Amino acid sequence: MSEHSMDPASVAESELATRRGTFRAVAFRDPVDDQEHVALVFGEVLGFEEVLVRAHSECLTGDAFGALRCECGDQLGAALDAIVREGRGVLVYLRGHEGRGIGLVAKVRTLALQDRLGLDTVDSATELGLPVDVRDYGPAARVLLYLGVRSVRLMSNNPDKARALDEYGIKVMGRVPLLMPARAENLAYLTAKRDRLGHDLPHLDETLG
Ligand SMILES: Nc1nc2c(ncn2[C@@H]2O[C@H](COP(=O)(O)OP(=O)(O)OP(=O)(O)O)[C@@H](O)[C@H]2O)c(=O)[nH]1
Repeated sequence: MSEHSMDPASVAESELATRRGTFRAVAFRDPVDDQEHVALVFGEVLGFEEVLVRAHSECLTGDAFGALRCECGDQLGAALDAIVREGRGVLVYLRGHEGRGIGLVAKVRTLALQDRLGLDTVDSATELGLPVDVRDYGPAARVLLYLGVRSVRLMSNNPDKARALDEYGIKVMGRVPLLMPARAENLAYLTAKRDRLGHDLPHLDETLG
């Protein structure tokens, strides 16, 4: 076992029947960030190439409560649907990524500032002296390698995410767009992601020109 590979003693697995189908839930404590994460595995993935994968950053407000100001909740559902349609794939749900790594309280502070001062998702963090993105994709890479997945098609609009996984030894053979329809409530968020964070969101061009 290399210094940063997963220790089987920190992993627990069970079947998880969901309304979409039955996944294998692989919960693990990452040896580096010491956080608990989970990989939802659908179908056989061990040794397969170009497995359909989503590395999903925790967003309690969007994922659990259906908040509309970001598209996180819609992306979570769409990624799981795509994996089930494909018949195989992995969704890694990354804890500690809340607010792009600043945490829930700080994220909610940025949301309040966006509402109060009209700042976007980037400037609201900077205004508070917080980093814009401090996510580490090491835990996603480590659990994928543990599952025997070395090459993936990554469902993401974020080129940095693909590069980060690649640097951790996961071959990203392609990026699969995960484009959610823009809504009035998330238009500002999506626009800032396109214009300031370099996300590929071509469908916005039709909406925004
Ligand atoms: N700091 C901050 N974080 C936010 C805000 N809205 C959503 N988030 C967090 O952003 C993270 C998701 O990152 P995004 O930038 O939306 O998208 P991404 O994961 O980089 O890219 P995709 O793979 O295409 O989804 C989640 O952890 C959310 O909690 C916000 O206004 N401020």
